[in-house]
Amino acid sequence: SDCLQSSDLTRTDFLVDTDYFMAVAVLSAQRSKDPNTQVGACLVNQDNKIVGTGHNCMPNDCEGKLPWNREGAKLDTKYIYVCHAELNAIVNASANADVKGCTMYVTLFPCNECTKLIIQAGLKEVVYLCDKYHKTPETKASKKMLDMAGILEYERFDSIKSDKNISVRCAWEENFFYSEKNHKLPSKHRVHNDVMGNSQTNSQILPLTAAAHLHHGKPPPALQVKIEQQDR
Ligand SMILES: Nc1ccn([C@H]2C[C@H](O)[C@@H](COP(=O)(O)O)O2)c(=O)n1
Repeated sequence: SDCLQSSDLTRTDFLVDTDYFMAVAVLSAQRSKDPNTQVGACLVNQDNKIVGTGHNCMPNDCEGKLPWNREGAKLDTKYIYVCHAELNAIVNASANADVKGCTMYVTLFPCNECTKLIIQAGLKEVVYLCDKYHKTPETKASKKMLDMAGILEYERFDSIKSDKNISVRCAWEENFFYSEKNHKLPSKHRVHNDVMGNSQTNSQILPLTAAAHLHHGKPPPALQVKIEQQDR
């Protein structure tokens, strides 16, 4: 009966693994100096251990010497210099762990270059928060390669557990992270289905929102959540 009593005390509103790992990715993005889009990534192995994190930044020793512009001549923009969050998570991880079979939690859908890294490094899953560039050729190329890299299922949280498969689980549609410039608060609450498929109101996914806005000191926005299910 002691055992029964202690189990009654088990906390129920703990942070589930998926939210924790994505919260680590969201917080890693806080280290980004990109004025427009801060991206964070968290690499988790098959034992559910974090083996690497990363954020978008300029290459080592180049910080402060390269532009963060989005417009202008290619050499004057950030795009040809910046190291993506996923690249940093994989590089930081491979220093001390084999990343084969890992899951990449990333706040922004991987671009085509990161997808090549993800596939070649043998990752098996990608969980992303936002897909704001889904109309770009880079993201379309990503989805094409992720699909070819096994049987890619864009399924809401239902990942296909297999060595060959890379399943992309859509977590959030809206860019969870708002840069000051284009800060926008989603208009309304939406019901959010958690990993187990239970519907939660946005207030129940507050920990992740709160973690993301922790350092902003702002009240977490009512997260507009749209879980997208795409056919292959
Ligand atoms: N999967 C991705 C895609 C992009 N990034 C980085 C690269 C840039 O620093 C930023 C995107 O800039 P924007 O065009 O939104 O001004 O995000 C990344 O790390 N991972």
